[in-house]
Amino acid sequence: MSALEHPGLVFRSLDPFDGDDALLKGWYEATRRGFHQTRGSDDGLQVWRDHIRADSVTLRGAWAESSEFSSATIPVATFSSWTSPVNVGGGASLPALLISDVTVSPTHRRQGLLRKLMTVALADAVAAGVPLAALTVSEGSIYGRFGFGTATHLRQIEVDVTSKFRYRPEVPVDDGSVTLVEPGEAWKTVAEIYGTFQERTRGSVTRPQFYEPWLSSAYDFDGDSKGESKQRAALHLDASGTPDGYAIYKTADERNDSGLRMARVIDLVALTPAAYLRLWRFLADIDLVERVMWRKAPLQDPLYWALAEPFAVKSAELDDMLWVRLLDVPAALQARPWYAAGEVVIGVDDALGHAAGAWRVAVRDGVAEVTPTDATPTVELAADTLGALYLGGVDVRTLVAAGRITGSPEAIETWAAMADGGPPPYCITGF
Ligand SMILES: CC(=O)SCCNC(=O)CCNC(=O)[C@H](O)C(C)(C)COP(=O)(O)OP(=O)(O)OC[C@H]1O[C@@H](n2cnc3c(N)ncnc32)[C@H](O)[C@@H]1OP(=O)(O)O
Repeated sequence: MSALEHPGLVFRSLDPFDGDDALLKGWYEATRRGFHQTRGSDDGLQVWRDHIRADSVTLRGAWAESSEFSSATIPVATFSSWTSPVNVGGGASLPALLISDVTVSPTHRRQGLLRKLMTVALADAVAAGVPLAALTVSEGSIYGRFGFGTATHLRQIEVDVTSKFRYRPEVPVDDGSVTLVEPGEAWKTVAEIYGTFQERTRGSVTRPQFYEPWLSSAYDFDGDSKGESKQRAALHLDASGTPDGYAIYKTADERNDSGLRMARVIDLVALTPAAYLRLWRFLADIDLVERVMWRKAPLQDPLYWALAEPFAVKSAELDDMLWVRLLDVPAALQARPWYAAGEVVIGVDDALGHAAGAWRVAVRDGVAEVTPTDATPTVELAADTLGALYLGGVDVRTLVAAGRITGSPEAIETWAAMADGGPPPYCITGF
């Protein structure tokens, strides 16, 4: 049986522009069903169409061959992907296959449909010369077997913004200002600020088109209707009046588990530390709000260190964010930054083959040269562990301690000195 064959099913790829309309609508419905959402509205369908067209999304699916007792249009499996830049550190970006909307109907689960769709999508990306793949996950146990490792994390925080919220005396007073703008009017500025953040931030992903209807409040993704009415937008302007940060947040009807009145940050990007702390000052200054919740705070958060009472920041949860998989080991490793000169032969175990083999990694002046070799590896790891290491979100010693990297002590020491360093990766873009 070839890669995309399964008894009783037909596999298709749908063209976002010219695909059969009923099948496109059915594909969209399958994802809504798979993620336990309501049936989709026409407005939601249009928003999705705009995204798949703007981002040139490949839509794969498997439909029942006979529709006598099953849907002719709603597939039993869906898988979407598109190619977009990921910042890999040191000012470099690489194209990555971004994978989303993976669903398999309960009637066909654990029959290998995800495996088939994933295998074909990754092989196509390799054939097209795409060096990385990335996704965000619903469960942590699914994608390691396909070579994906957890490469970036986020912290969920809840901040006490009552009288506890005070900056330490040495925190400089911001000479910029904050202004409230309607989200639709703020969108162009928001997109520009995010674009700069994306260029500067290791681990950040270029946003798909659906961030526009979401953050501009044109469409309510939770309510599946036109016009999100609760979101507010604040821009930070530097001393010269140039926007360099924003916060998009909600206050209406928001309460935390203890019933305290809450603001929920939807998206917050600041290009300078001053803008970051000033936007937090602004959020803390919203009257009738006792707590501010944000799911996407950085692991190393200046807010905690700037507060006179750092315990005003409660970290509820550490969340995984971006999972990364190397498809072209030399291209991927040569693009990222390195932190010490040295040479190591790594052996990568990859069931799908794309990263498998022995690779000589030689670093000079912060740049790696990576070549396949017949030499015996002195450091061994699996493809998902290489993915986890790739953006610097975890260090070599931690993965050695976890039993996921083995090798001679000297080679591991050299590999750690070469690989570990630089700013922690930070990705706030789900897809
Ligand atoms: C990028 C994203 O879209 S993340 C969202 C993923 N989707 C969801 O969570 C929606 C609900 N879940 C589903 O639709 C399905 O259960 C899926 C897509 C997760 C899995 O689809 P299936 O077709 O059942 O997976 P498939 O049969 O190909 O399994 C492939 C391998 O993954 C394993 N696997 C599949 N699902 C899970 C799981 N939830 N937990 C652990 N292992 C899993 C299988 O055991 C199998 O292992 P093996 O081949 O090494 O023996």
